[in-house]
Amino acid sequence: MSEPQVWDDVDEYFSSQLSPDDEILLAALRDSEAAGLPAISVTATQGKLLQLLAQIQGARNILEIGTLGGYSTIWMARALPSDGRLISLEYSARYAEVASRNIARAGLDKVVEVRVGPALESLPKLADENPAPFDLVFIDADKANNPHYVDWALRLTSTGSLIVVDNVVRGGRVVETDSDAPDVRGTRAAIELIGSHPRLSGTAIQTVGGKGYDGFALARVLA
Ligand SMILES: C[S@@+](CC[C@H](N)C(=O)[O-])C[C@H]1O[C@@H](n2cnc3c(N)ncnc32)[C@H](O)[C@@H]1O
Repeated sequence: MSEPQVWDDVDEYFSSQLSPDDEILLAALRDSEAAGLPAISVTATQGKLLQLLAQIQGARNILEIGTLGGYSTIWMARALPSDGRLISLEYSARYAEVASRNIARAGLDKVVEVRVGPALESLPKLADENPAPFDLVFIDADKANNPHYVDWALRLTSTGSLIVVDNVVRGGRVVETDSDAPDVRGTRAAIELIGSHPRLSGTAIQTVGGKGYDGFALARVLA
């Protein structure tokens, strides 16, 4: 058995025991695939981790940057109380439509709002609305803009909020100091911002299996 197969099997074992997809989540993945969306959602184990983090935060307000078909959105929104709110920002109107259908089927359309457009245009508009601080921000869009997203997340959160950045390993390329790839540069800049910012305390965890080598950065907002 090759190593990658072992890690896929381990991920499959954990998700089958701890975070099995139900019919709603499976349908979200199925309909996303049928609509031609790329298969780049978080895995079920990662979705469950996001849900647990939202619960640990006692989250009432969640911001997601990068909706795709709404798979991670559903995992997180299920942690919200009935009067909670999740705003998810998505560049593609077509993806947002697929996501909205998946979210409605999950019975979450009262708490989830998908906003279409480049996140760097949606975020200032959102800030102008003076929303309640977000308890959890999940950043999972174009990686080149990760430092800008962390910066916006800081403006839209308060002490004790949690910021999660997905895909920080980049298949190991995150350690390539001289890379000029925008995703690597953006990810490194976000990690370095988290590491150096006086109001952030962060770490990163590497993940393997399901979708290959990857990882999350997590940062708690300090006073
Ligand atoms: C990795 S996918 C999100 C996966 C989703 N969070 C999940 O796990 O189910 C990244 C998404 O970010 C969107 N995206 C890319 N650039 C964006 C931008 N500038 N503003 C908003 N969304 C963007 C893409 O269209 C894509 O749907």
